[in-house]
Amino acid sequence: MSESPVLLNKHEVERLLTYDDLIPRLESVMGKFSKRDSSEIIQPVRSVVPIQQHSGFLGVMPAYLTAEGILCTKMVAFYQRAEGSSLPSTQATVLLFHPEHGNVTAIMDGEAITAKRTAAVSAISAKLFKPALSEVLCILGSGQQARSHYDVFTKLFKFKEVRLWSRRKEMAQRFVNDLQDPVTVCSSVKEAVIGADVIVTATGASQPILFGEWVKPGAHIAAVGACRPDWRELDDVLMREAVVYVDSREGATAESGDIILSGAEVFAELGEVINGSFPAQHEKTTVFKSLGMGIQDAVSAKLVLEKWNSEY
Ligand SMILES: NC(=O)C1=CN([C@@H]2O[C@H](COP(=O)(O)OP(=O)(O)OC[C@H]3O[C@@H](n4cnc5c(N)ncnc54)[C@H](O)[C@@H]3O)[C@@H](O)[C@H]2O)C=CC1
Ligand SMILES: O=C(O)C1=NCCCC1
Repeated sequence: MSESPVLLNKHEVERLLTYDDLIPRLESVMGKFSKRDSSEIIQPVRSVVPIQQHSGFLGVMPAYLTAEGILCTKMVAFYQRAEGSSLPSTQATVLLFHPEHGNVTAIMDGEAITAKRTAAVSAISAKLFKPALSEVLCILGSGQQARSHYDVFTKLFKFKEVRLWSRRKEMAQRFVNDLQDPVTVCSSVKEAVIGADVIVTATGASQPILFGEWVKPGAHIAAVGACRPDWRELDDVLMREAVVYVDSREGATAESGDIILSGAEVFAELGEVINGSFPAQHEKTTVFKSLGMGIQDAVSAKLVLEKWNSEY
């Protein structure tokens, strides 16, 4: 009989998963992924079931990292919520399996993993692609991803000013009231992004909200929302003028409305830059289009379990 799986709730996962541990593991696994060695990493493009009646989707994200012995899947439900809804738009659970025996070894909350690993990957993109002098950070959106991006970007980089825009100003105000350091709440996307060096888009928008004509030449954009083939956050001008990096070429081609509908060319994967096979063109305007990957959840979950095991 196999042992019962370890059960870890959101609070535990949040406590155990630190950016300092997570970032090097994500850099390493994304570099490996971009080598496309199927004896090392197997990660199909996410399967997505539409939940049409409720404007939602259920995504299943399996991954197997052979050398590390990590067999994992995340199940993530994500929704387009009406303005004013208090329900979370993204909820997830992560399962770790014993690769040899097939039993489940851990079941853990996936919301904290999703928030932290997505923000950590965006921070890796900013490390590589942001302009040498980056003084102004702008975040569009005030939800879970906006918060995790604020946390890791202000932890890793020194900005003179941080700006926030949200479609409901009171939500932006609530976000800012929770923080120690000053953040400017802006009334429009244009006001928030003009002159910004680094821009994070973390909204549930399905039409463009960020327009190339407002973006400072050389800025870096980490684009986290619009994860469906017919959803947009960025307009055609921005997509076509920027150098576009992605987490996975297959994922981007299947799921990113910003890439598919603009016809923008993907220059490289983040992992290809980490491996040194493509350059980081940080002197140009750059977009990192993030869709999320099962391997990111897998290394995060393994880290959480290792930390938990070390305490007990
Ligand atoms: N790239 C990745 O790996 C991941 C992407 N996501 C995506 O990131 C986005 C944000 O996710 P969460 O922070 O978890 O959601 P959330 O519900 O916590 O926050 C969503 C934010 O977007 C705003 N928003 C919603 N609809 C909008 C619209 N039409 N125009 C402008 N703003 C709008 C809301 O006011 C809120 O500030 C979603 O699109 C989600 O699907 C989420 C997890 C991982
Ligand atoms: O990678 C993830 O997790 C997600 N990606 C896009 C939409 C929601 C969750």
